[in-house]
Amino acid sequence: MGPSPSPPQPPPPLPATGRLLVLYASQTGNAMDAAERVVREAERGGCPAVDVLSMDSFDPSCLPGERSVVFVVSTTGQGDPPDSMKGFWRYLLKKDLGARWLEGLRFAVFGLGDSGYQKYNLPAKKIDRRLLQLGAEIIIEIGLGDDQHPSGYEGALDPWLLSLWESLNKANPSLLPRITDIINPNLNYLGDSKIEVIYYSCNDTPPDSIVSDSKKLIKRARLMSPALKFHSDGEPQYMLKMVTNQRLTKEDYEKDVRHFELEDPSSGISYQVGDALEILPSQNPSAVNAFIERCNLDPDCYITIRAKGGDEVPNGSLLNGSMGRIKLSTFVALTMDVASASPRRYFFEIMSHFATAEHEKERLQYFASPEGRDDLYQYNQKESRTVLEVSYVLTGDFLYAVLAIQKISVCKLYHLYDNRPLSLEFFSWLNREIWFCATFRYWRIFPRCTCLLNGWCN
Ligand SMILES: Cc1cc2nc3c(=O)[nH]c(=O)nc-3n(C[C@H](O)[C@H](O)[C@H](O)COP(=O)(O)O)c2cc1C
Repeated sequence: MGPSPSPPQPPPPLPATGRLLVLYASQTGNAMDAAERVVREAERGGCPAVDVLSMDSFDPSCLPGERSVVFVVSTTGQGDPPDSMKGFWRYLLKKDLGARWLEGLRFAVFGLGDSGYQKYNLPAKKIDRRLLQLGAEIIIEIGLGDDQHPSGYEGALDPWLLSLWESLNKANPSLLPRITDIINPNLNYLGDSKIEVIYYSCNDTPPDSIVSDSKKLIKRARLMSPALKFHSDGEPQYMLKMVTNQRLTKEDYEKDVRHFELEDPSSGISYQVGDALEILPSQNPSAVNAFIERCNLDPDCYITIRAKGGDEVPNGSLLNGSMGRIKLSTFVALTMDVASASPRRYFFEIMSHFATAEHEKERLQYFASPEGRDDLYQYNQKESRTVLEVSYVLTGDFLYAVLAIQKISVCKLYHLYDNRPLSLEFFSWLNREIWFCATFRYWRIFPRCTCLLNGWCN
């Protein structure tokens, strides 16, 4: 909608030789999660250099300089590639790229899709075919993750990854010197964290940490989130004013369907019917606070997140010194989906490290293992448990989560809290108004969690 946002700045190019590059294209976060798992396992296997990038952060003309690339690609719309793959895919289709353009490159593709759709995993199949046409050599057959599998896409990812590591190791044993650590992982070993979270007490907050401009606040939170830094543009393009919020269904009817009208006070917006509007809805503050308190933290305290070694995230941004502080509740509300999405499988693995009760540790390790995968999918995603809800099931103080927050890039344990796309229902000649309709659902979880949760769709 309107002028297209400038793409996130890619990190400086790394020397290609010897590294394993993982390129992903994700619409709602699953492919990113799968790509991060590829990286975690490669690191566990001792891979000397491994990098992960969203496809729109990688210059496709540099592809011939790579040696081993894993593509993780999801499907959206009716067999369409995710937005972040579109530019990359256009480049690969260029006619002047010859049949030897990618000679020397070895690749593997894992697709995420749903066999309930007619065009099942189409972008992954297309990229797999195109890379072959361009002279690249396949490491292993394409893997196809399917939402219809009893364990979701992970049902195919587990065996596919094992054969990927075996094939890579056969061709080049120095790439994975500790491959046995991948095949028989030691779940008691957590690995090194890449980021650290610094907490400041409420009395230790300089006045310049307090930002009242919502646009700046959103930008600050999203720039500080390690998982979002190359995923979105940070600052929203427009701040619209809500002029109508009208309930269309009767008060006593269970479905709360609402009509909204938004207005652009600056008249800078322009759109056409069929364009999509991305909205960043706010999370229920009581759910956010309940989650933080469950972690034994103070929602009003301030934090800074920085890469280990001192650089704040991302490097060289406006986030330095006290400017990089943000209220914990604001950070969680704007970056981590705690109240509507289910935690990642990795969340259970991390929690297992911090569980003190033996039976709980065992249960969490079982969920994180290939044997427990189907049960986890049933318990977690199929029953739509939220991060907050799971936090109440774990016994003790849920202090593990606090430790995990301090030790691990916490955002990767959860779904990102991100923009929701809406298609526009009405076109205003004035181009200043936007109308849309949404249905809301409200529910409570356990007696111990008294807050009302909500979700919505349009
Ligand atoms: C709106 C929407 C459209 C989808 N369309 C397709 C499709 O055409 N073909 C397919 O195989 N999967 C389709 N899927 C399934 C997704 O590819 C699958 O859920 C995947 O795990 C999403 O990964 P992501 O979160 O990385 O985008 C669709 C999912 C959604 C939500």
